[in-house]
Amino acid sequence: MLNSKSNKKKNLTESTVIEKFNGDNSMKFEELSILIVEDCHEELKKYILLAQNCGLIAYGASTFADAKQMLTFQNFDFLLTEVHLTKETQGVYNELGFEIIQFALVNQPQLTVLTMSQNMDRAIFEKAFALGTTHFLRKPITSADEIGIYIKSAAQKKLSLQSEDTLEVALNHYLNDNLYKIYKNGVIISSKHDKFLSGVAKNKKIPLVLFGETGTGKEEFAKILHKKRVELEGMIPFVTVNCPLLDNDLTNSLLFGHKKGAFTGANETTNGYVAAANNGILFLDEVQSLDIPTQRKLLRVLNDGSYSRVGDMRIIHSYFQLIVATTKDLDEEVEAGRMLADFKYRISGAELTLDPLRNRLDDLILFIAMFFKQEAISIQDELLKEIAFKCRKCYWKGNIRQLFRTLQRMLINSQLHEEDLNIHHLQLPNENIEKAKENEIKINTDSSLENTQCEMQLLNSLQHAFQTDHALNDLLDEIEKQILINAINRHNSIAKAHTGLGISRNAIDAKRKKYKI
Ligand SMILES: Nc1ncnc2c1ncn2[C@@H]1O[C@H](COP(=O)(O)OP(=O)(O)OP(=O)(O)O)[C@@H](O)[C@H]1O
Repeated sequence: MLNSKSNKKKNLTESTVIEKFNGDNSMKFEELSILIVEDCHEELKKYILLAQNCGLIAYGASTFADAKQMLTFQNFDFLLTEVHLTKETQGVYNELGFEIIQFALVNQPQLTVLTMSQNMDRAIFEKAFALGTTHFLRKPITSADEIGIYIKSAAQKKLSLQSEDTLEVALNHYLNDNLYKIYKNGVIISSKHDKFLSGVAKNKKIPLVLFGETGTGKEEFAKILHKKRVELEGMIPFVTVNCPLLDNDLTNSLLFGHKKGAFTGANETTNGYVAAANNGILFLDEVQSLDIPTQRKLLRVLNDGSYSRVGDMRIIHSYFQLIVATTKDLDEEVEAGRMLADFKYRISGAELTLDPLRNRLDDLILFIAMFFKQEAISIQDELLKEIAFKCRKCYWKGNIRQLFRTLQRMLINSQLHEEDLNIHHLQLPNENIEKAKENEIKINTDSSLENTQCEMQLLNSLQHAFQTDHALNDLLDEIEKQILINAINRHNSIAKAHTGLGISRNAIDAKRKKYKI
């Protein structure tokens, strides 16, 4: 999945069916472009003209394949797609619009997506918003105003987000001076973390490891590091690799490229992600999912930049800054034999752990305010506070991503009921923070039971030592063993235990081996 815009070709191929209409450019949305996907030719033409009336530069695609091709070769500001498109080969209707949205947002994350359908079924509505749609249009669209209003609203949203200052002013009263930095795409980051990333941007040889639960913003942080490097050096590539999605058979070829003819179906020589990241950033998301042979191959390129394409003996080079993100404790991955110790050592560098949302409930109001700002919806302070208050009760397993989806659903509820937004439209995920805490306490109680047993054992050993003769080394070993077991139980993590005890990873590993812990 290449996110590097510089890799996008600007020219459309001859075979791509497109209809380009020049907008009159007199309105403020000039320069903004839209791709409209609709399989009925008549309707497509109508919508293109309506978009053109809004001053947009409009393109049309009438098939799934054309839409994908256009999204691959050209950047757009907006996408308006029908949900139900005829499948080219079988001639049946399918929810291909959703696939187009997914494809579009992977290739062009900056895109604003609008969806249209005759069917306002709740499931379709929700799915469209969950995938990233900002507006849903009910078909048939009969007047220019109807389409214009939505496109203008989306365009205004986009334009309002293009000013970092406006955002900062709007949210100022929720922010203490200089405690947070807000980026124009809505990403909120503490000034401390922002400075940390600025430091990493200046030291581009240092890898960055981002720890955190799902949805805490690891990918957003990686993108900020890229942005900071672009500010320092000009445009550089940013290549995201979603490691769990690497297909086993094709992993090598996707990462390192292949030579034409290297295997059946290798019709062209390809470069791969590693080459695409040259002089820029390679972001390995969920790095713990890489299998051992791939880790071994990556080790070499991480060591000295050298590697070979599949089916090619020649050594080529790529130099990039590595960012990895993970939800796991990498020491434990090494421990379990799922990660090579050398690989872990090689990818370690600057480290940042992103807190789960439940541990930063005071920031909720900031994220909620930002969400509505991005949606270009102004809500009363009172409602904002009510939402934040209610949200404090939730555990937020999916963190900021889940919070935003919940707020999106709140908007959908108000639209479905055709009511002004109010607190009753907010439906929290069914996970209560109190229950989750009870659970945590239960887990802690389990481990404290084990620790009580440890303490008893320790006291027994000491009593023995005072009452009878024993070899001193044996007694000290017994005491050390109990202390180690206690620390590992208490932290529920070997990495944290060795840090807590002030000894190295190697030292704790040696002692665990010795005492068979
Ligand atoms: N600091 C932030 N400010 C604003 N929005 C954020 C922030 N962090 C995360 N988000 C929102 O949450 C969504 C998920 O964030 P992101 O994909 O970066 O999380 P992640 O930790 O990489 O998750 P995963 O481990 O599942 O890949 C983002 O698309 C964004 O909408």
